[in-house]
Amino acid sequence: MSSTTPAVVTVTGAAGQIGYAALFRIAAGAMLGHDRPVRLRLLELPHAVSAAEGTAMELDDGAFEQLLSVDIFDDARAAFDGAEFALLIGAKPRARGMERADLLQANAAIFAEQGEVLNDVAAADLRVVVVGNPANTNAAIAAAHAPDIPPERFTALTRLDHNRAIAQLAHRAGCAARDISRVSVWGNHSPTQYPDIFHARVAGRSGADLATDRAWLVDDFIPTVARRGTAIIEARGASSAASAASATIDHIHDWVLGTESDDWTSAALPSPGVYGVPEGLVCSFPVRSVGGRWEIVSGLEINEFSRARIDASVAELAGEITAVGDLLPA
Ligand SMILES: NC(=O)C1=CN([C@@H]2O[C@H](COP(=O)(O)OP(=O)(O)OC[C@H]3O[C@@H](n4cnc5c(N)ncnc54)[C@H](O)[C@@H]3O)[C@@H](O)[C@H]2O)C=CC1
Ligand SMILES: O=C([O-])CC(=O)C(=O)O
Repeated sequence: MSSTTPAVVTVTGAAGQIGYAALFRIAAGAMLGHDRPVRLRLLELPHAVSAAEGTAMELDDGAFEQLLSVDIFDDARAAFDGAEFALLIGAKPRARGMERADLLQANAAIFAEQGEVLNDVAAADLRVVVVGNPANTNAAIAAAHAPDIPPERFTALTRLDHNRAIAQLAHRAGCAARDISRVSVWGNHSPTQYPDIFHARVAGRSGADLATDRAWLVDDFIPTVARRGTAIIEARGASSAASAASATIDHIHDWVLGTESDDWTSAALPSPGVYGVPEGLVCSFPVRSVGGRWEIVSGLEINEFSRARIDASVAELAGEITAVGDLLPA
């Protein structure tokens, strides 16, 4: 498909905080490139349609050169009709004192229904990123309800965790984010996630070198990244929004346009059974995008320190899938 063919992008939860932050950057070309025309389709719950209409008015007022249309729906079948990109953001966010797993029952049903509808009406080359929490398991549920769509088209957002890990490393090393590459986030988008720096490059140093300070790694770096969402809720009184929107845009951008040469990123994909992750669990891996497809970086040596942490997060993912068993097709 040429880069000037209009892209059909459906955004759910369009009137929510992440949706509001994402839409303007999509319209401005940050996600698919500044030369790619975009048709936006916004899905909201009926009570939030009026707010989505207000957002659409503001999108109009941006006079974005590549924004061809904005349509608003409260019906998933209509909203996903012909969608090439589905940004599944619409779901309940957590409040103070909740863990993401507390959202499992509240949000899972949304993704069963949306998987079915995507299966019926989306474009053949559909790509999905699930942002609504618990994102990994919601993506697994949606994929399970879309038997005609290749499972690898269903991904979940762990790019925010990846970006957070880069930011923390940059602070530690006193360098810029651009001086850091090959960070990996493994597992669940939850406090069990494992941001792995053993293969990273940090302003000319190896990440393994930084990791020799185990006290910093274990007591500072890993928990700061893994608990950043909670720290933001504590500070802001609401869960992260602009950073989540930005990471969602980074995710689709790199999926479509490719990762930087000599670097990789992190995304949660249905496991093909590599690195000891059971097949089908939607797990975060280090990935490169090649020819518009995610490829899990192969051949990384996983030391004992990393193995234990990856296994713990994978065990949590397996537990989440068991907990939503009644929402998975038999
Ligand atoms: N994966 C990640 O890195 C991150 C995920 N999140 C998650 O993203 C989700 C959205 O967060 P916010 O935008 O802050 O929440 P929000 O409450 O501001 O907005 C959510 C919007 O979704 C809409 N919605 C709910 N169910 C829907 C459905 N079935 N179809 C269409 N729209 C629906 C609501 O009406 C609301 O406007 C939450 O689950 C949050 O936990 C948040 C930050 C990072
Ligand atoms: O923590 C939350 O509930 C929102 C989120 O997923 C994040 O900021 O990583």
